Amino acid sequence: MTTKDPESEHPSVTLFRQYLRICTVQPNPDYGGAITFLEERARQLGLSCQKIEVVPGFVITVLTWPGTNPSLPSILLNSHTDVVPVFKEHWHHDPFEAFKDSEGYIYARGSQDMKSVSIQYLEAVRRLKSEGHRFPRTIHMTFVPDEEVGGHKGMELFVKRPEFQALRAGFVLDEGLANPTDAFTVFYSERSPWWVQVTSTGKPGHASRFIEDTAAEKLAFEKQLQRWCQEAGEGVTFEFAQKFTEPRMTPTDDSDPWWAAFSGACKAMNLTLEPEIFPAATDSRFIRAVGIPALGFSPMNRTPVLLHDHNERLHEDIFLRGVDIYTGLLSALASVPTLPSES
Ligand code: MET
Ligand SMILES: [Zn+2]
Ligand SMILES: [Zn+2]
Repeated sequence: MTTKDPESEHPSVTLFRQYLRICTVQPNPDYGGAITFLEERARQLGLSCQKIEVVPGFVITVLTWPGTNPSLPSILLNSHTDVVPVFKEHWHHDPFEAFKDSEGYIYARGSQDMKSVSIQYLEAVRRLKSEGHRFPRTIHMTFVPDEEVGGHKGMELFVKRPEFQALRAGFVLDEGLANPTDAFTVFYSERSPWWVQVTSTGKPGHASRFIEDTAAEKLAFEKQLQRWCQEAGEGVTFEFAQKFTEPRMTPTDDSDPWWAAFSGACKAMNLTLEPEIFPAATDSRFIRAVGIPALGFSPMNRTPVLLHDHNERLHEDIFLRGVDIYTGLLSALASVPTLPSES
């Protein structure tokens, strides 16, 4: 349903645009604004709302819809609340106004990465609840800070907290990427980020170019860095700003009950899935590293990949279709019967 008349705009789209207007842009995100918005959603939906401060000023907000069998591990829907900076001069519209053009494209920082997904989760739960559904498994929605700068004050700490253990997550959905074709991409693993800061003191010299050697083992790469710094002489050091060493893969074979539920629900909705390894890094790496299967999925087909780009935008019809898709996915995932490993 494309709505050109603002008065007839779908309420889920209106809510999405309201959330986009909260300026949670790095490096100084308005996290307070996002939390207030989420608390109001919890109130409207009749969901409990927990706030866990992992570092002063860095709060994880958790909205919970209890299942009929609370002894079963839960479904966790994760999204981050922060967004990356903008170069306003390259935008056709203010990136924090959530301008909608006459065709239905919503321009905003976070429209793909990943405020769309946050609102789709909330709206799918709202719809399922209002239709009177109940599912065996509890559904938690976590809204986390700090993802765009590495997650060190967000998910990385949260997975180590007792409050995270208490959620008893059995399966997690997190962010993916748009796909320009008719298909939807789903991510079952990701690259391990290694961010290196090299400090060279002394007389200024010429910068070295990074040599790309994809065949290199990670350990070999670290030794190479050490050698380069040694060869460069006294006073040259390097430090990892980010070094992830525990990559994991979430199973994507039909014998896995979570994959069977996820892919089965997609098939029932006639969606074509393309499983891939995420080309960057998301908070899913912390979740997989503590042994919980996670899939990265942002339901945006027929959409150019514009995360972190100028003029990031999403069509309202694609956004609304995403709400439908999550209603199907949540119904299936929250109904997965007790697994052998859970009994
Ligand atoms: C290594 S932290 C990842 C930050 C962000 N998700 C990116 O891929 O750019
Ligand atoms: Zn993201
Ligand atoms: Zn991002």
